[in-house]
Amino acid sequence: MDSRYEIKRMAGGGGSANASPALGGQSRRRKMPPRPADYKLQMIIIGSRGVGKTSLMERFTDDTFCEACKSTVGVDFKIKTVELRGKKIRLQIWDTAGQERFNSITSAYYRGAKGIVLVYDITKQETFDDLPKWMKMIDKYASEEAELLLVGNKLDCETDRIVTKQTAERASLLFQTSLLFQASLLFQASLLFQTSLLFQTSLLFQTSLLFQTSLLFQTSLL
Ligand SMILES: Nc1nc2c(ncn2[C@@H]2O[C@H](COP(=O)(O)OP(=O)(O)OP(=O)(O)O)[C@@H](O)[C@H]2O)c(=O)[nH]1
Repeated sequence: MDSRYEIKRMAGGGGSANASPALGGQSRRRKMPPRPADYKLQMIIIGSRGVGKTSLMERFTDDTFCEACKSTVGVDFKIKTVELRGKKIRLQIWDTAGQERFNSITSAYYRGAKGIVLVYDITKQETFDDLPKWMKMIDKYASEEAELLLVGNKLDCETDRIVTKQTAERASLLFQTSLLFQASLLFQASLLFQTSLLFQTSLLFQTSLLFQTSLLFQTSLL
């Protein structure tokens, strides 16, 4: 899913009637401006401190992994353009601080989000126990139309797992999930696919084919 769009036009040489006489029939290349996005969507990544929100954003946008990420202060964002069903979608991804003291700053970014990714760490019970607190934030600040994606991260640390898949499934139901989606996302490609799926549903929603879903999946960003 390459975001860049480039048309290379060969002039002259091939006997084109439009070839510039000044170039003496030599071939030349002209870069066209990128095709504008058909849709612009904002998504926000929330969850407790250290669950891997920044890592998720970095993995999704740049396919990189930071072993020792600095804790996010306030908010940060990155842009990624994806193509779905021939439509170009520009995603603005907001990465928020997990520390509670930043809630007054981060809450301002919920409203415009079409997709909310709520992350917990499968090896840290407290990050799972915090989910109702994050759901309250969503209820209070987010749009009712926003899609919710629940992500259990650090699947590569299976031996240290505390939060079972069944427990997470129950929580997902509690959060009014209409479609449950689970996967092991050891590879970026599947992460990309499934994150795109979230926005596919948002896109459907936007085109007023009412189709709401919440998804649960578990990842490793290593
Ligand atoms: N083993 C493993 N470590 C991960 C994974 N994802 C993130 N980490 C590590 O977890 C730590 C915290 O990751 P961050 O992405 O900074 O977490 P965050 O949720 O953005 O943290 P705050 O900004 O403090 O809220 C870092 O040391 C990452 O390298 C994963 O899938 N597996």
